[in-house]
Amino acid sequence: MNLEFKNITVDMGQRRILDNVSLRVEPGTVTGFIGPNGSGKSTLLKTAYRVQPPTQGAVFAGGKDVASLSSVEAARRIAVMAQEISSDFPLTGREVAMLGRVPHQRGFGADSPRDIEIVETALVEVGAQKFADRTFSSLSGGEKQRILLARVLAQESPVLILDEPTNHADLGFQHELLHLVTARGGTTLAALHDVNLALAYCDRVAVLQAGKLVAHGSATSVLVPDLVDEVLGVESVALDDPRGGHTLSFRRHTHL
Ligand SMILES: Nc1ncnc2c1ncn2[C@@H]1O[C@H](COP(=O)(O)OP(=O)(O)OP(=O)(O)O)[C@@H](O)[C@H]1O
Repeated sequence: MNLEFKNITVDMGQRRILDNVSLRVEPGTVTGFIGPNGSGKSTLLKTAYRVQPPTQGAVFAGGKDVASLSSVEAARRIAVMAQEISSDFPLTGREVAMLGRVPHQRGFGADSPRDIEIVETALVEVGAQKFADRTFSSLSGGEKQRILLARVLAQESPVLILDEPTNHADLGFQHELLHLVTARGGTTLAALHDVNLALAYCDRVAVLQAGKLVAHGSATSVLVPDLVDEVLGVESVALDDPRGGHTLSFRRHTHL
């Protein structure tokens, strides 16, 4: 399923947070959103999952304006792993993962054998079985993230939105997580700070700066030293990766 941001402008009070951003994400591709703190990445993603209605413009998922969808229809199209994690659930990890099945259930019926099987498979896939029966609030940041990943995988939505998914993840889990979400073959949008993770896992990269889309293209064509220096203010050199593409090696900051 494709996702299209059409002329998205978001104003908050007197401030323009996003300025006429248009971007089409093709089905089955992985797009990384890169940009400095406060550049508008989360706000743009929020317009797609309807937490932030745009002041102007619209977001289309599979050709349908997301604003016109019921919440169940929206959740069947788009799954979200958001940045802020509320820990106040009086639920176990397994029960939080099961919330991913809610858009597929009718009324408040019991979980079907299929729902249970999908959630168990997701918990195994993300390596969360060992702590799935503990209360969610007692889990570490990384453990919570594994449960939330199981939840979005169990949701089986064609579009997956991840807002800084690697926040609490150790190095191994950062790669495991991005491998899991990209290998599922869906349409994936992820706000990332780590440029080398974007180079490793994203087909496309969109760069935001002060609410404007300043670059969009293949990850290797966009994430080059000049752009990274201009937008993120860090010098780097591109090193050929023998497995294809390149990585960026950052220099120690010398201006301080
Ligand atoms: N509810 C809000 N009220 C006022 N300003 C807001 C609100 N939400 C976001 N902003 C502002 O909008 C701008 C963009 O924020 P956003 O969270 O989209 O940036 P970001 O690129 O995701 O940043 P980060 O990398 O720090 O997570 C910031 O200046 C932020 O302070």
